[in-house]
Amino acid sequence: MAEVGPECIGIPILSGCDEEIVKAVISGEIPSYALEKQLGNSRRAASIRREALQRTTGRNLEGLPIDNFDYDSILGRCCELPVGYVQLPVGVAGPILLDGLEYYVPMATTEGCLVASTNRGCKAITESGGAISTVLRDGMTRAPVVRFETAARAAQLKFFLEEPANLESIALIFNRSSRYARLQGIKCGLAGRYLYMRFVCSTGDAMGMNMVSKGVQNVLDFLQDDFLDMEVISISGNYCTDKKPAAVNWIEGRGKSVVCEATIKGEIVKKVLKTDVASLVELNVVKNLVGSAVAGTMGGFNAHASNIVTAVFIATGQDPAQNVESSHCITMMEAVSCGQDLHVSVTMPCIEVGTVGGGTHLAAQAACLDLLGVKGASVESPGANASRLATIVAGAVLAGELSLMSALASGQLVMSHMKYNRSTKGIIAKD
Ligand SMILES: CC(C)(COP(=O)([O-])OP(=O)([O-])OC[C@H]1O[C@@H](n2cnc3c(N)ncnc32)[C@H](O)[C@@H]1OP(=O)([O-])[O-])[C@@H](O)C(=O)NCCC(=O)NCCSC(=O)C[C@@](C)(O)CC(=O)[O-]
Ligand SMILES: NC(=O)C1=CN([C@@H]2O[C@H](COP(=O)(O)OP(=O)(O)OC[C@H]3O[C@@H](n4cnc5c(N)ncnc54)[C@H](OP(=O)(O)O)[C@@H]3O)[C@@H](O)[C@H]2O)C=CC1
Repeated sequence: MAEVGPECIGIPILSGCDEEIVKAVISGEIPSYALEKQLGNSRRAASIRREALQRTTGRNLEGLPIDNFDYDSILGRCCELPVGYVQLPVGVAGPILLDGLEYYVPMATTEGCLVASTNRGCKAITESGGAISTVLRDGMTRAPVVRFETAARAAQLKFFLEEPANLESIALIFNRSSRYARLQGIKCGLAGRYLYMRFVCSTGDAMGMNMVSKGVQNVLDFLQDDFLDMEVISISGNYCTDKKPAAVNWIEGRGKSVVCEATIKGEIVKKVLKTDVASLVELNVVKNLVGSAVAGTMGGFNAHASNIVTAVFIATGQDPAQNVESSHCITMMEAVSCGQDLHVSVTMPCIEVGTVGGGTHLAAQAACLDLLGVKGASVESPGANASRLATIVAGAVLAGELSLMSALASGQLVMSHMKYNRSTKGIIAKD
């Protein structure tokens, strides 16, 4: 029988062999989530939990790897109740010449053809002299919802928050919660007795959701001293808006708002992309602008920004659920130089990335950040690495847009996916 042994830093250590502890987990005597603390060994805890799971379900987890992973690195940071990890292939697209520097972009995906396509776009951009990016805004958001007895009272708090002097004192409270989070402003939305306060702040090299939430909590505690009748309903009232499509993000931005552009020479459009400028311009209007309008899109005026955003997010340890708003993008294509060349741009108002926090410290993800030269906190100035990562995401999206749109314009899409996305032999099918 598993027994509780001597205490180690206040935590009772379980004694007993693995078999005894597995049985104790199955019977409910030991909660599965407590294994790490009670064993003081996170690898062993994962293995015991996995065995208990296999026996409880009668399912075999043989295909799910458990070895060669640092379970301490996720403890209290990235994942609870681990029983193994999922492997994903990481491909590399590039080099892409962006703002005068060459990048090789890591992409974690199981969609065959995606990396090849992005790679082709990178080639077209680089051979045309490169892309240029501009960060337009940088602010992470959190919007709590509070309730008052009357709508008039809710409006009073709105007006209070809109007074510059009050915002200054609130910023002092907010900024105390972090060395890097700095309050920029508060945008209020009101619905009857309910007030939604969208706090916007810079977050250095972190994506910032924990930081901004911590600062907002402090401000709510402070406000309650003056607004005794304010009832906090939730620290998140969905006006933030995190991990859901929303017009407020599309219009106001969230995280980094980036525009990235390039002029692709007509001969490169023909040679590398196998199409022509006029066809791309026409397709962009008909598909990405009109087609998306007919579909009633929210931020989806593009071909497949989410493909690239998600693959880069997973490779670099970002929160993959934030691909929702991070993929908001409008792709523009216009003929320039008397119709000879193509000006292409992607405008992405909500790229939510960090180079510290979340999964960025994990060995594989940190290696991918290092490949891009943006691992960890920036030594030049806080936030420089995260901003650079956001521009790289936008650059890679620009490449992806160029290549997929070209494949669609030339009728190449299905054929290319049959070749790279459906091989059953583990080798690339001939045709
Ligand atoms: C597959 C290609 C690139 C072939 O394109 P191609 O022009 O026939 O290829 P190529 O052999 O002439 O090579 C041109 C360049 O492409 C790259 N390239 C070429 N092959 C590879 C490869 N194996 N691995 C890496 N890079 C590759 C490479 O840069 C190469 O230059 P090189 O280095 O030879 O001088 C093209 O047909 C293509 O881009 N197809 C589009 C595929 C795509 O974008 N899929 C994305 C997913 S679609 C989806 O999920 C979303 C969707 C479609 O539903 C959204 C919507 O509704 O629109
Ligand atoms: N709480 C929530 O509501 C949500 C949380 N998440 C999760 O939040 C996590 C990300 O939160 P996030 O706040 O980004 O990260 P962390 O919670 O890891 O906070 C960042 C930490 O890094 C420190 N830091 C050191 N150097 C820097 C630097 N140069 N720039 C910025 N920070 C630095 C910060 O210091 P300091 O302590 O001084 O601030 C802080 O302690 C992810 O796991 C994500 O999945 C996602 C959505 C919602």
